[in-house]
Amino acid sequence: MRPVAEHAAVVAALLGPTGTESVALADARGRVLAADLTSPVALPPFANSAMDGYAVRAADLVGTPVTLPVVEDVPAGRVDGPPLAPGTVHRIMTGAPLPEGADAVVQVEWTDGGLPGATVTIERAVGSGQSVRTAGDDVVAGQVVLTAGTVLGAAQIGLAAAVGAPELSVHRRPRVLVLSTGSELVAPGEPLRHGQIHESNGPMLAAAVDDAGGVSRLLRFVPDDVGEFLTTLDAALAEPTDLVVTSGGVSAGAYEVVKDAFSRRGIEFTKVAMQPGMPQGAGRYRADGATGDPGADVAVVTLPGNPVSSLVSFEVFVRPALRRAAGHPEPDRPRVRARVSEDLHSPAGRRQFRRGRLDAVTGTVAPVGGAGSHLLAALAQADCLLVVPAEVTEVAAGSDVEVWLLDTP
Ligand SMILES: Nc1nc2c(c(=O)[nH]1)N[C@H]1C(S)=C(S)[C@@H](COP(=O)(O)OP(=O)(O)OC[C@H]3O[C@@H](n4cnc5c(N)ncnc54)[C@H](O)[C@@H]3O)O[C@H]1N2
Ligand code: MOO
Repeated sequence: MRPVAEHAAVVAALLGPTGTESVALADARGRVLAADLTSPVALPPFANSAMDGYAVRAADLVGTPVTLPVVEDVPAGRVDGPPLAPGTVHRIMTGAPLPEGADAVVQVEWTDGGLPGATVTIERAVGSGQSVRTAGDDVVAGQVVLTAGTVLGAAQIGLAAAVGAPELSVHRRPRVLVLSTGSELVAPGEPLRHGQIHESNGPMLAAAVDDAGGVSRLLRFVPDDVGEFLTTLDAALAEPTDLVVTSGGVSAGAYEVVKDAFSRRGIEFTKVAMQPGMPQGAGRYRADGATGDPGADVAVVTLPGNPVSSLVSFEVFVRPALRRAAGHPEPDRPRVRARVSEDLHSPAGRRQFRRGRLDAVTGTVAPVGGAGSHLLAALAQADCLLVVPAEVTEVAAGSDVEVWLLDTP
């Protein structure tokens, strides 16, 4: 059997970097920045008030209380910049530019609130610089504020907007076609006859693709019919696609549609030393009718049909490959170690991925559900995967195990 790391490398090698594109800030969340972002402006761009109050010369406030004329009103957004003459003050609001000649702001609570055109009595003296935010405090003009490879979240998008960038150069998201196979499948919402089940891998894998930073396109599932499988796939590949992910039809049965369709078409099928997720396939496929352009080849990963096998092998092989292709600085799930709450048994020679729930406070991880790869309800309860190395068959309760943290919505 092929070691997990070796198959992961085979899958990763199928996907090159996706290239870059420009996106509006509104579409940038979760994307990976492709180029350093340099600020053309300082932040703040000008010295401004940190408080609602009065712009003053600190030197005018010796011997408080003092009463001074209030000459101008300077709300935030006033752009004509009236200077401050000695022995006077301007009323000023938070974020308004500090007038030339002023060196401090007295907050309104320390005054009688005198209006422009009248006087104000100031109760407390302030030092030079009090309640003033100086230009360039946060960012100087020409500074790199976000480096290539940064994953864009709320704060990073806010910063990009603040330095005046309406759009950002990001790595393009990989486009992934998801196709499930199985003659037993019916769409959710349709009644089941004996022997039929609702198709669940398609929506699950499409969600996993999007979650990994890809753009999924979910095709309607196909029965165990090689002709129908290839016709459906070839038609869908008329649209640009970076990766095809199939589920089902790859093990040892008499009707293995994916294996039958692909084994002479460039996809290699193999057994990977893991549980669940043993039967796997990967390679490059050229759609029938495609031109001689070598770019017409598309990467293919064929996942096993058992729902838990499908999602676990997506986690192990596809998710990191998609994230790496999209320039993500951390393609893998965060990994920690935790004490397992009960004994585990794992088959010899296969790395086992059990589903678990982690108590981060006590550092304990509890398996949810058994090892069976049909136990989708337990998978839906899990927030992590517990990893038992291939050479280990027994893990005693209380032992340390590796844990991969999954996202919990
Ligand atoms: N003789 C052997 N039998 C099996 C072997 C083996 O080595 N020798 N491997 C087993 C393992 S391990 C796995 S995993 C499965 C993988 O089988 P396939 O990838 O061929 O998947 P199917 O047979 O099509 O389906 C397996 C299982 O999953 C259900 N399924 C399939 N697709 C969906 C879907 N889209 N939504 C929901 N459920 C789905 C399907 O009904 C089956 O119950 O093979 C073992 N057998
Ligand atoms: O590989 Mo299968 O997933 O063990 O059930």
